[in-house]
Amino acid sequence: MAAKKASETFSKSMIEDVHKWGCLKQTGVSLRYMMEFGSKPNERNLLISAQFLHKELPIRIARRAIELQNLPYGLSHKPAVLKVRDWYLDSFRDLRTFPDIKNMNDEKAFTDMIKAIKVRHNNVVPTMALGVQQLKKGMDPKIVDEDLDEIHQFLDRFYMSRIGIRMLIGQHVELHNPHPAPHCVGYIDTKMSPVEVARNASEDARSICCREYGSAPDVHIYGDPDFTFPYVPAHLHLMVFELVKNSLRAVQERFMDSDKVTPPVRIIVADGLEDVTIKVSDEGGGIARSGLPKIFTYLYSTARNPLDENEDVGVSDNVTMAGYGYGLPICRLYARYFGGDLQIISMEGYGTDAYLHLSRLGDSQEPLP
Ligand SMILES: Nc1ncnc2c1ncn2[C@@H]1O[C@H](COP(=O)(O)OP(=O)(O)OP(=O)(O)O)[C@@H](O)[C@H]1O
Repeated sequence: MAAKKASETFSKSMIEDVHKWGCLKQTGVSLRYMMEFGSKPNERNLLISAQFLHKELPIRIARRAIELQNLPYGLSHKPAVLKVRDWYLDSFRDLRTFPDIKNMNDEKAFTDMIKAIKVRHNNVVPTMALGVQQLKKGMDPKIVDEDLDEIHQFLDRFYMSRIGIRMLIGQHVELHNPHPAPHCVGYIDTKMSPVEVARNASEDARSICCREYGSAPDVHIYGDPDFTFPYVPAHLHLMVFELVKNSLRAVQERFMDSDKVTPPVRIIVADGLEDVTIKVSDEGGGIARSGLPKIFTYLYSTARNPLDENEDVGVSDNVTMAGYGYGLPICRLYARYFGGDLQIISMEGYGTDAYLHLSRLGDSQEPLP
């Protein structure tokens, strides 16, 4: 089926509106602000929050929609990318056609609407991965990895922005929860234990590994389980899960057919004044130095791509051990979103250390691409 142009589905005036809003300045929010603001989820604050999102979300969404239209090497015209663009345009329209929020009834309707927007965008990451895959398949072999840097940088901006949009929507929606979990403000747990989150994430990664290989290396966690700091447990879970999954895969692949005892994956949680650092260490053989620059790109994985098998079916929700090559770059974006970072140090022939730094201060503003 021929791909439709945006102008065939969306009115000219709406497209002009997208360009107008895409030029407006975005406003970043810090973890500390979200926490302080959300600790008093009274009607006044909910109204202020909804009014802020009513203005902020269309700006952020419009920027992404414009970028999606202007990608190099024809990526914008790939069917999967057009689908994602239409989700962004639909959401922009929903937000812009929503009248001014004046009272709690409006606020409730608005909250329902942004909740639906969040669901609409659930599959953006695998769908974009499919688009990139479609591009790679038909690509001129003369285009080398360096040329794809522009696409890589776009995807970094795009996914970073997505993390922010979903955080803001999720935080607002959660503030309506009449029975929040103890010491939770929206998505933020003011007393999150990194050791506990690391334990849960490791167990989840181990079960995927067991499903795939029939067994899984042990994971040993070192650190004070009573140590807590304010952070978003869902983000930390996702990051540790990805890192441990990579480590388990490397160790499993290296030791599954050997007589040697399988070494455990080790996680160390250190609480510094500025950062909480989580190190995930494995003896899975490491990564060759020549391969290191590639591991943070969206176009590289040594695993077979799961999309190869179900390209026509669309995107399956099945989590697999590896495959899109998105684990590390996305993990680093989550870390950077609240002022942290991710570094990978490898000793080829031995193993890999991943250092996940999380900023403790919570003062850094969202990076706004
Ligand atoms: N701990 C590790 N030991 C050895 N190689 C690793 C390790 N972590 C990552 N890698 C290498 O880096 C590549 C990219 O990792 P990344 O997590 O980004 O993607 P992936 O695991 O292949 O796929 P997925 O998107 O499912 O996470 C892997 O395919 C693997 O070759």
